[in-house]
Amino acid sequence: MMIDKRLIGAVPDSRGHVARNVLYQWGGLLASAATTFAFARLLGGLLQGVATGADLAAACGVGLLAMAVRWLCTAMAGRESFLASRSVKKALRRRICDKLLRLGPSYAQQVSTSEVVQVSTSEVVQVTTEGVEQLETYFGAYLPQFFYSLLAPLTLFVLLFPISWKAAVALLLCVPLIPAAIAAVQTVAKKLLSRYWGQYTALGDTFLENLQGLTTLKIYGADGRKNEEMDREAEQFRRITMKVLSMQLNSITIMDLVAFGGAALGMILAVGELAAGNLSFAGCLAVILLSADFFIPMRQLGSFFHVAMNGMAASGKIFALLDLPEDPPRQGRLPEDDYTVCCRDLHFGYEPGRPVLQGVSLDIRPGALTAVVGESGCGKSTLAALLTGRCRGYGGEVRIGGVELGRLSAEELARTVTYVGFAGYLFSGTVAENLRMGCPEADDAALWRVLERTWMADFLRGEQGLETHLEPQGANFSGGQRQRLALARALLHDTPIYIFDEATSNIDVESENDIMAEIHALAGEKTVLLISHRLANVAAADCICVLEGGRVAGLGNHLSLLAEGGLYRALWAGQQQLERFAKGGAAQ
Ligand SMILES: Nc1ncnc2c1ncn2[C@@H]1O[C@H](COP(=O)(O)OP(=O)(O)OP(=O)(O)O)[C@@H](O)[C@H]1O
Repeated sequence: MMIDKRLIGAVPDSRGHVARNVLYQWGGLLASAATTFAFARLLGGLLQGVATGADLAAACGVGLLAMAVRWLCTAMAGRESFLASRSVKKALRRRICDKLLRLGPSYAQQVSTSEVVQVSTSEVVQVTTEGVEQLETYFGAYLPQFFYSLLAPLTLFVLLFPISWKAAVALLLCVPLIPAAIAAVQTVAKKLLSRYWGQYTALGDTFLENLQGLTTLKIYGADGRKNEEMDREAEQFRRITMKVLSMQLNSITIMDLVAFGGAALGMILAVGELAAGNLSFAGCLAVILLSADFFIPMRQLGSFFHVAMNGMAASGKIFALLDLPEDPPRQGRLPEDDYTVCCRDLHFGYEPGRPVLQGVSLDIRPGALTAVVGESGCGKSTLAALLTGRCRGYGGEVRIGGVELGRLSAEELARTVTYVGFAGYLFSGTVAENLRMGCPEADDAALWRVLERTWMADFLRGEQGLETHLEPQGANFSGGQRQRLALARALLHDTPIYIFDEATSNIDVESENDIMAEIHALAGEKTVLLISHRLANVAAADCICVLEGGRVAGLGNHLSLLAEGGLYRALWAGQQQLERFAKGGAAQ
């Protein structure tokens, strides 16, 4: 019961700490028993008028020594408990992090689509932080207490048996009633705690999401509604928390009744023996003083039990995450000189029965600019996600330099492909720190070179140069400046393949033109895929792939596609009209 072999096996270091913790607690128990016997003997002697000064000195000596031993044992047990907690946190967090790294860039796809676990990405954060914290009690307090609560009554039984076997047997027989009460509660507790934990993480999810989207909620005046929804969720959580607490309190009351009832039974039996003249006063006193100790460890176990159960519920999520299937090691090596990307009959869907890409065939060649266009939702970003390894599990072929993409490890892919999305993430820190994420060994001159190429150098010279401070997500920079910096970082990364996915959407025209010019220049030396909804940006591309509903609806250059008619011409005509209209509006 409540001894999870897998959990213990997951932190092998903890076994030694738990064993030593039990040993120290046991040492403390022996010390208290020694004090009890010494003073019971002294009091017995005093009552009979046979106690001498030497008896008093001996009892005091034993008492003082036992106190010192007990203090030492308690301190050492506390230390072992701390060490066990520390090794648990370290080992489990390391295992979770390693697992996430092994899952690679497609980790988000895997955790959200797995059928066995339904762990959202923010739940992963909760499980890794608070879930592991909860397990700290399991290893630091519950496990040692579990073994100690078995050892302590047996030890006391052995000590009291020669004094009063009746009382000793009665006390020992009553002890298992406490775990029996715990087991009865456990069936209810397990379900309740799993619901409690589910609601707790769901509330955490909602809270985080609403906090992140607070600006949007304020803009649309939807914060009040969300607030009410969160209130409802919080109320549900409060209710289940109360249920858990009352279940815990009730079970504690039951355990107390068993513990005090059992101790009282032992005491009554001892007093009966004394009255019948079968037991000395000292013996009776020893039984009375030690009878509570039979139950205290088990009773203490009962209090840790609920926290440990909480940890066990969290461990379910942790193991579900650790059990996510991993791809076999990928050992494909790319040839040094061929970075052509070939897609053949590529199929992919996020959910079964809902295909997103349906037989896409496309070559993305080095030294030329290839563009993918199409209406919103046609699958452009999905294609980019597949090429960068963020989505796995496609049908058909994707080859880079003749090597199947599925054979490439996440590291190899990261060394080969750089992805620039519509909002490259900038971290709080300096410009130099952010840029060096692309190439840690780049010197200042190299940083300035890419900043020149992305037209950021002049602006930064007016600030603090490479030491200019960035707020989280680059909040103190304009959208255009953020994208230029993201592009500069991507250029520093210097990979043979680049994918730009709407890299210039939502920024000013000047920044858009500068970034587009750089992308076109880059296409002369690298393999570049440009995804853009704005056809004016791709008109000069060497090859344009038009996607429609996940299928290739046209392939060629701007002029040939216009001549062909079809979707491309319709999109082009629509956008030209809109741009003329916008210019006309601006001129008025
Ligand atoms: N993570 C996801 N889970 C489930 N479905 C998704 C996911 N991402 C995209 N889709 C679906 O896949 C389809 C293609 O989306 P995708 O983002 O590739 O389109 P897109 O052409 O890039 O659109 P846009 O131009 O608007 O960015 C859409 O129907 C979308 O709903």
